[in-house]
Amino acid sequence: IPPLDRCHCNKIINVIHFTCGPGSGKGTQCEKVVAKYGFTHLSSGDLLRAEVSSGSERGKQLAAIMEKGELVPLDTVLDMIKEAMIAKADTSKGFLIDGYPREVRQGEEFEKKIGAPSLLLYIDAKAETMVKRLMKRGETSGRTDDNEETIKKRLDLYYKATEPVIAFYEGRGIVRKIDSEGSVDQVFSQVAKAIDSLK
Ligand SMILES: Nc1ncnc2c1ncn2[C@@H]1O[C@H](COP(=O)(O)OP(=O)(O)OP(=O)(O)O)[C@@H](O)[C@H]1O
Ligand SMILES: Nc1nc2c(ncn2[C@H]2C[C@H](O)[C@@H](COP(=O)(O)OP(=O)(O)O)O2)c(=O)[nH]1
Ligand SMILES: [Mg+2]
Repeated sequence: IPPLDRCHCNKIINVIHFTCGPGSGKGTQCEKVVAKYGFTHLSSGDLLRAEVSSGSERGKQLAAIMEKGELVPLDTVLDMIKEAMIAKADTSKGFLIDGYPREVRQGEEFEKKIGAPSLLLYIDAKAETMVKRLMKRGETSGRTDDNEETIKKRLDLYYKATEPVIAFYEGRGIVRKIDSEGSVDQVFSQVAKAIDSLK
């Protein structure tokens, strides 16, 4: 992967990280953000699942990690995001990056290799709500990690590794906390307000 040169960096405006727990509704909200603002949506989980589906050797290694609900190596996911950003850098109005950073070190590396985010959206959901939604999604999602045991591990890891990311960016004043307990549209109106505050 070539380095993102200055020219690319200047064009990468509006990097929005979407960092919250599994099942909090990121994917659902991202679709609505794309429809309204035309940003490029990149989901680290979707990029990784695409690699798994390709049947590559790397995909097989990733599948084993994801099935257990653990984090894949930092460089693998950052390379995938960077590659996807470079492909869209000339035409994108902004990037909405869902599921990343998942640990403070990922955020630090992203800034070193790509740039600083302008906003971090955080949907605050109760553990009970997340579990309930994921169990329900598991009835039809076909995802190997939407089962009771792996959901528990994903939640534990979220509290241990990902919540500190929010505190890290709170120090910079770019975190917008969103309450998840309403309807999809109520959640979206808070998301839209946060994005509009960037203008
Ligand atoms: N930034 C990341 N760093 C490391 N591993 C990741 C990252 N993003 C995704 N993964 C891997 O992919 C799996 C699925 O991620 P994904 O973001 O799709 O699920 P999630 O956070 O549990 O939330 P949801 O499916 O509810 O959006 C994770 O459990 C992890 O193994
Ligand atoms: N009741 C309710 N359910 C919601 C809301 N947003 C998403 N959901 C549902 C849809 C999915 O089945 C499940 C998880 O949503 P998702 O968008 O896949 O979440 P995420 O795992 O990408 O964060 O919860 C929401 O705002 N309210
Ligand atoms: Mg998702």
